[in-house]
Amino acid sequence: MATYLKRASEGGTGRARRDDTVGKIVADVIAEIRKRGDEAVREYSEKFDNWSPESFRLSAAEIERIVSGVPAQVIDDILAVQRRVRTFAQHQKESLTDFEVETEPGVFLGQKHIPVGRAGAYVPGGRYPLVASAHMTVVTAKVAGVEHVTACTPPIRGEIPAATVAAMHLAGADEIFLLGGTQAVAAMAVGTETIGKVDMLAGPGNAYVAEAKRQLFGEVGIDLFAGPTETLVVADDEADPFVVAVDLLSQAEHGPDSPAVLVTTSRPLAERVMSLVEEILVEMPTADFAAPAWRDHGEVVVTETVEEAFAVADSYASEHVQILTREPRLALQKMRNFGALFLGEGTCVSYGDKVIGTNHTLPTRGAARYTGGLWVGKYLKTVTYQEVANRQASATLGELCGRAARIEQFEGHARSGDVRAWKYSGAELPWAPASVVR
Ligand SMILES: NC(=O)c1ccc[n+]([C@@H]2O[C@H](COP(=O)([O-])OP(=O)(O)OC[C@H]3O[C@@H](n4cnc5c(N)ncnc54)[C@H](O)[C@@H]3O)[C@@H](O)[C@H]2O)c1
Ligand SMILES: N[C@H](CO)Cc1c[nH]c[nH+]1
Ligand SMILES: [Zn+2]
Repeated sequence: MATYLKRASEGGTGRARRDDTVGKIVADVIAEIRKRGDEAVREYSEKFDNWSPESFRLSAAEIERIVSGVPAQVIDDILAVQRRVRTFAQHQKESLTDFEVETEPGVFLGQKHIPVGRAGAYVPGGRYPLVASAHMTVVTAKVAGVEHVTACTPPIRGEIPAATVAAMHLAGADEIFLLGGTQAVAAMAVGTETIGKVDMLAGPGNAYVAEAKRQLFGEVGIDLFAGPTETLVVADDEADPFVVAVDLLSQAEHGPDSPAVLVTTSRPLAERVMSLVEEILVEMPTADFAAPAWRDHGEVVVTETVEEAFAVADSYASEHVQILTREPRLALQKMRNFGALFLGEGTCVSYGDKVIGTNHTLPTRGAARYTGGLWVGKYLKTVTYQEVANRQASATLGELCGRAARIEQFEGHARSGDVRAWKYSGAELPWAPASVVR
């Protein structure tokens, strides 16, 4: 039986929550941008970000000037990470197979992957510059073969996030706009006079960004619901409580709405982690976010066995699940619901976030029950095609189609089959108009 040593505060679940006021604000912004285009984009950028430059779009010269001001070490590190992200994405792409099969003589069925034409890459950055999100969204789109990538990121307290702009540019973004939140997402989705409409939107963001993508889904494609960060650690009695505490807080620092959950088989470890968290928070520079996140959304659960710990972890369907147990790879067999798994003490969520090469845009708020994170496949449409190059095969299919369609009273569909059976094998065509030569 699982015992909770700490629960999220009232209404909390250890998962990021949906806030209805966010839904209303987002719906209003989308409606206004739909109606008034660029004028409304500018109004909301002024209102939410106090940002109203002459143009939101950076020219080639501005990009060059901004990138040239970024320290050489930062550029080298951006390139080093982008190489890793690109390598992993290329492997993912190779795992997708186009194929064509002859299922019966003369009947050819095929599958192929076509990249979307225009993608919008949202790179978050209201509170801090999420440089790494540029690699995750733009590099991945380009590996998928997307022709045009529009990248948007907000200013940070009125400043241009130079390293993020450099990362977007080096990743291959075709256009860069300094624009954030719902106004960026809505402008890319519906199109304005200056911001071209995209076919799909990708990238993580805060509750406003995630909600805007959710509301616009259908009109544009979206990668997934990737909202406020969540993390969960599964630990046994051999785990190092200091590492557990540090790793929980690494993700709680994203914002006061970022849950961090510990599921452990060891009560002494749980108690030690809880006291270490409090100690670390005293001097943590980002405690203004991490402390309320831990207080309001943190949970600590003690289970009797590791299997039970995996089952409890599965029920959260957390964005990140870190396994600090004797046999971390057991989680690969036992767990179903997670955005990404981090196996053993040698790695951590921060490696996934910043450097290792897997994509950090991951499902939140339970979306890990039905999807994984952003990857090349999200930018690709898996389409099928067919050809019947054998008249007899078409006639046989035509007869079957005629009967199958009439079960459902689809006379028009049935006739498409009838006409082939008639044309290719001389079947009767009682409904044919008199003007057709029989
Ligand atoms: N799930 C994932 O894969 C993943 C990955 C990285 C980051 N994240 C999340 O991204 C988020 C980044 O958040 P952020 O805020 O720094 O940047 P952001 O770019 O997501 O959002 C900033 C924008 O939010 C809008 N905004 C802020 N307050 C508003 C208000 N009251 N009303 C309307 N609009 C408002 C502003 O327009 C601003 O430009 C964090 O929550 C983090 O956890 C998630
Ligand atoms: N943990 C975030 C995903 O929820 C990704 C990230 C980028 N930088 C820091 N963190
Ligand atoms: Zn993070």
